[in-house]
Amino acid sequence: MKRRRGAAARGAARPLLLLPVQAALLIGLGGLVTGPAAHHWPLAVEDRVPRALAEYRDAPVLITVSEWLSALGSTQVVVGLTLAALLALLRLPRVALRREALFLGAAVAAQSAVFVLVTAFVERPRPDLPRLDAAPPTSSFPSGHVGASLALYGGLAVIAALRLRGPWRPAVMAALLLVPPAVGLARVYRGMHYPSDIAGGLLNGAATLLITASVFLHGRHRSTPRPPHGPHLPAQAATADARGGRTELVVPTVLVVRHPYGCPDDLAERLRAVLEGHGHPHREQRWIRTTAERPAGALTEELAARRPALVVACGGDGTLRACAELLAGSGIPLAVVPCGTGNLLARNLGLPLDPAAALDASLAGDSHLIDVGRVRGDGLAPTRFTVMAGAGFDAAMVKDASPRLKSRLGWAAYVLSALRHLRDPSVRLTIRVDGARARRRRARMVVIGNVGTLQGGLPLLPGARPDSGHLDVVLFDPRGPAGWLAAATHLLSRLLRRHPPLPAAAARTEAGGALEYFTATRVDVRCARPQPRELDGDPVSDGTRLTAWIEPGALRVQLPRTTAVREGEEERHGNSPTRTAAPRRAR
Ligand SMILES: Nc1ncnc2c1ncn2[C@@H]1O[C@H](COP(=O)(O)OP(=O)(O)OP(=O)(O)O)[C@@H](O)[C@H]1O
Repeated sequence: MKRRRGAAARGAARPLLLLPVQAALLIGLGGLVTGPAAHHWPLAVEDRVPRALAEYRDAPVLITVSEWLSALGSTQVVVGLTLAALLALLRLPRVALRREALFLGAAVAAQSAVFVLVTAFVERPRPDLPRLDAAPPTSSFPSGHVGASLALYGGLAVIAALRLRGPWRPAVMAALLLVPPAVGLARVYRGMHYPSDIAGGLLNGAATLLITASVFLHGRHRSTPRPPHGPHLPAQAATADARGGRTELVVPTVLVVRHPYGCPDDLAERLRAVLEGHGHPHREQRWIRTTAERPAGALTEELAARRPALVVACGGDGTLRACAELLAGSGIPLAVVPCGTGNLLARNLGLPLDPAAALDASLAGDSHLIDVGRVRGDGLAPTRFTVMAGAGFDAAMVKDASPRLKSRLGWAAYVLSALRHLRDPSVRLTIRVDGARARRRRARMVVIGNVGTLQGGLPLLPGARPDSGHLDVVLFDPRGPAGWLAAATHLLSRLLRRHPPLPAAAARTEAGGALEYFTATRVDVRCARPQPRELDGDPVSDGTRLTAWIEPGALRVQLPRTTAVREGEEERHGNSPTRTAAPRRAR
């Protein structure tokens, strides 16, 4: 496996061999510009341009503006901004931005290496007129300022094109792409370069961007990623189909993760047929079974071997969580097939609850980016969740729901279990929201949600949406029968009257204090004594701490044309101006 990955990495890095070719071409061009072509049009007359621009040096504002623009391409600014951008890209809570950081760092470094090499061979004097900057000892051809600024600002524009959504994207890209030509103009104005030097710098920057993007970004952002075809297939990724004497290489493009109890053989057959109906023939499907120890089966190994066009998860929220853990940040779309007891993610995404219908509708729809929560705590390594993380009453209920009753009664088994825990005592805790001061509270349960609706449409977290960019938190502390009644009445009235989603707010209480809500991008809960804890309906070890944070838009899911996410989009554009995060429709 390691050898295969090493070979794949070497293959992907092969375009870097073009960098010496790029340097050789630029040296050749430099020789042409300073040699045979120097006395021919347009090079023979291009010194008129800096001379003409120099006529306008009596305007102090132009001198200042050109100085600022020129500084944008200077070594100090380019190095400083590149380091700052790398830091930001690496610290953003999406693992996939590491590739973008590698791309940007490599583009700036490679451009500068090629530039240094070229200027060691090419010697072109600067324009013969008074200059506004001290002339560096390097050749006038090509412009280092322009090459460096195209590598940096052009690289950032590429990242913006891949990562930004909404109306800002073209504006940000245009602003970034305008910088290198503006730097070029400033350099000519200041008497530092001829126009052909600027063209050389642009060529150097553009070629470096093309090469580094093909190494570091290729294949990461296609809307329907395809596995590799042809003779470069890793041997193990291909299976031979020797029908009719022909040997044909076949790569599974769809990985189907199946919980064998939630998705038994007859249902698997129906799902297979749905996939075939959507253009994924049997031979392109690879089915993986989950086990108690490996809730995503061999998905890790399969993803390491090849990049599928789609992953289909057939199971409950636990199976989905295990798949989301591996797919977050990858851009690979996940189709959610509800085959569990609670199926809360499917419910909250507005999917049909019949597994075959959900798969059919999802495959006919589009892919969208949704948020994923991440949580850690004492005895709990950082883990992603798509629905909710909780401690206290809900976790005790999940923990004690008998598997036998679950298989017989479905989610009613959770209700029976809940009744047993109604009298569980509350716990003292502190909650810290987005780094603010810790607040002391008592609660029977704390739930941190990426989505907020429970079985039967009960809106536990009425403001939660899977693409809001934040987590919604509720502390549940009904005091006595009156408190329970107030809480139940409040939730039921929300359910029956279908209130519009609540605006994001730092904190608010409802039902006489029985429910306290927060929104946060990061929340830290510490309980005075160990509590049962759960993630997406699966019990995890008891403990005192839960620290959760949001990974906005980290998971690409395949959704039907009309879903909770799409409806929210309409709502936001219509009568719900309070929301801020736009649903991210994947391209
Ligand atoms: N083959 C298997 N045998 C026994 N347990 C399994 C197997 N595969 C997965 N599991 C366990 O099942 C759990 C995940 O179940 P999942 O959440 O998908 O279904 P569920 O519990 O019926 O649904 P829900 O979470 O909606 O109630 C994981 O804890 C995993 O360890």
